[in-house]
Amino acid sequence: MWLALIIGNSRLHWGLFDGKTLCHTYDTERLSKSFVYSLSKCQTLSEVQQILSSSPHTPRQSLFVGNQQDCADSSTLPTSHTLPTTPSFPLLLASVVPSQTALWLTYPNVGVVTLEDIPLQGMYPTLGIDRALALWGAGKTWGFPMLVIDAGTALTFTGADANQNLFGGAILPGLGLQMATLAENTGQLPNVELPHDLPQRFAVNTQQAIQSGVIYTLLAGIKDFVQAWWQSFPQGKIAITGGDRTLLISYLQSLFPEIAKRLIVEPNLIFWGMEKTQNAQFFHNS
Ligand SMILES: Nc1ncnc2c1ncn2[C@@H]1O[C@H](COP(=O)(O)OP(=O)(O)O)[C@@H](O)[C@H]1O
Ligand SMILES: CC(C)(COP(=O)(O)O)[C@@H](O)C(=O)NCCC(=O)O
Ligand SMILES: [K+]
Repeated sequence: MWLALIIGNSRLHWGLFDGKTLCHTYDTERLSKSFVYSLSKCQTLSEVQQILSSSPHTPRQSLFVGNQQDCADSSTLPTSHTLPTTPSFPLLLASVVPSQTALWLTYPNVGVVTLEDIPLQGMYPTLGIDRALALWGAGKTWGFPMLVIDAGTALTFTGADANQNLFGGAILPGLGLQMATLAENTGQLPNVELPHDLPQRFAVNTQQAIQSGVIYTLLAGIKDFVQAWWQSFPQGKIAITGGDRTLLISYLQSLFPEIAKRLIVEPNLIFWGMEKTQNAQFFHNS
C-alpha cells in the first residue's frame, strides 16, 4: 500500500493505492507540520485512513473510488495490516506549490515526482508537474494524441501528439479564481457562487452578470481550444479533470453538446499519471 499526494494551489489531493489499484481518494485543506509528523507515525492502514478522513483538518470531500473494477472495497481493505518493514507509510508526492513541497519533505518515507520521471518528450523545464502527470496518465490510459483540460485553481490545456511529444498548451485563471478576483479587486462586486445550471447570457442583475461573463467567455475559450486541437488532430482525444470539471461539463452539455459528448471525464488523471511512473513501480512491492 502507498499514498499519493498531489499538492495543488487550492487543496491537497490524496490517493490511497494498493499496488496499482486506487482504493480511496481524499481532498483536504493544507495540513500542518504536526500533521506530517503524526502521519509519519501511523503504523497501520486503519490509522492512516483514520487520520486522513477525520483529522482536525477535516477533508471537504472523501470519495470512494467506485469505477475501478478491481479496486478493494473499503470493507475488505486490510485495516489492521501492520506495515512490514518501512518506518512510515510510503508517500509519493507531486506538488506545484514549492513552500508546501518543503513541508512534506520532512516526511521520512517520501518520494518526489519530477518531470524527469515522466517519459513525455519535449517538455520545457518549468512545465507544471500536475499538467505533465495528468497528460501522461490520460495518454497512457486512452491513447495519444491527447489533450487534457484541468479545471482547477488555474484552468490549463496540455496536449501531446501521437509520438508522446508535448504539443503545448495554455494557462488561464480557473472559474473560482475569476470570480474571486473580481470581488477582491473591485469596489462594488460581490463574491458570487457558480450556478449549477448555465445562466442567462444577457443578465439584468450584478450577480448574474458576473456569472454570465465568466462562464460564457470560459466556455467560448474552451470551444476555441478544442476546435483548434481537432484541427491539428482530427482523431485526437480530450480528457477533462479538476475540481470544476463537473460544473463545466454540465454547462458544456447545455451550450455545446457536441463537444461535451466527446470529452473523457476523469477526476483522478493525475493519480493515474503518478501510478504510471517509475517512482510508483518502486512502491508496488512495498
Ligand atoms: N470542496 C471543494 N473545495 C475547494 N474547491 C472546490 C471544492 N469543490 C469544487 N471546488 C472547485 O475546485 C476548484 C479547485 O480545483 P482543484 O482541482 O481542487 O484545484 P487544485 O488542484 O489547483 O488545488 C475551485 O476553483 C473550486 O471552484
Ligand atoms: C498552471 C498551474 C498553476 C496549475 O496549478 P493548479 O491549478 O493545478 O493548482 C501549475 O501547473 C503550475 O504552476 N505550472 C507551472 C507553469 C507551466 O505549467 O508552464
Ligand atoms: K489545474
